[in-house]
Amino acid sequence: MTDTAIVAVVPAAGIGSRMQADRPKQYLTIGSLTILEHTLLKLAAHPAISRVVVALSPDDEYFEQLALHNADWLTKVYGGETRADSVSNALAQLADHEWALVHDAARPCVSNEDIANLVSQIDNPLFSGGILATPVKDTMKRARPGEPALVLKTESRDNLWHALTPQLFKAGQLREALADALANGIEVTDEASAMEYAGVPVALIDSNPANIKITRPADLPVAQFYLQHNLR
Ligand SMILES: Nc1ccn([C@@H]2O[C@H](COP(=O)(O)OP(=O)(O)OP(=O)(O)O)[C@@H](O)[C@H]2O)c(=O)n1
Ligand SMILES: C[C@](O)(CO)[C@H](O)COP(=O)(O)O
Repeated sequence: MTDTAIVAVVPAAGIGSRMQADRPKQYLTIGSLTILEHTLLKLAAHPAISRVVVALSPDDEYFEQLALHNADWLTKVYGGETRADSVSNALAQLADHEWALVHDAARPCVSNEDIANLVSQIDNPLFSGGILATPVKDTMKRARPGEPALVLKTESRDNLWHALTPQLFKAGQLREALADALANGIEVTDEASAMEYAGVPVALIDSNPANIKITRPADLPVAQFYLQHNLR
């Protein structure tokens, strides 16, 4: 296993509008911990990860109440208007040579095994970066614009994957790629989008679909099941 410096970068500055809760979704609790605590503690406990940088909203009024808020392994930065801005702000805390393992705060169910599998790719000299992902299982439909939603066409699901997180790239390369993509108006909904725009090969690492992104209310009981049954 590599002894290269790997720093977890956690964008946690969102408002969770799709969750329609009384607080940003990362501060909803599952069991005895908030979603953010589940995620940060899992990353901090992973032997491959040296430290964690978390991007918080400037308006965040919850983080300081968490027991881990002043942990010595944790660096806090302000997030930005978009997820990509939050990641870029956090990357300022990393040296170019360090590997950035970017992981959504909203994905607490990621398994240690999948993290280890992604990180182990660093030992391959041909590896330039990669993401946890899972092949699409359902038939995929493209809708016509407007309401009611009507099928425009069925998209081929051949070689179609769900991109998950963590996403692992050299911090210097990712910093440059994000700046370049954003400067050119490229839609960046994940780090891989920027690296693809930069022409960097991105490995798809097949991983457990239990690594859901908690987004809507129906996701909470599913995440609770996975976390409480330690399913991976
Ligand atoms: N400006 C932003 C927007 C999102 N995020 C983070 O990026 C992750 C994935 O984003 P998403 O699931 O879309 O979270 P929200 O943006 O909070 O959700 P919504 O789109 O429903 O408002 C989350 O951990 C969120 O906190 C962030 O750090 N900074
Ligand atoms: C990064 C991500 O989780 C990969 O699927 C996803 O793109 C985040 O999207 P969001 O709209 O910011 O939740």
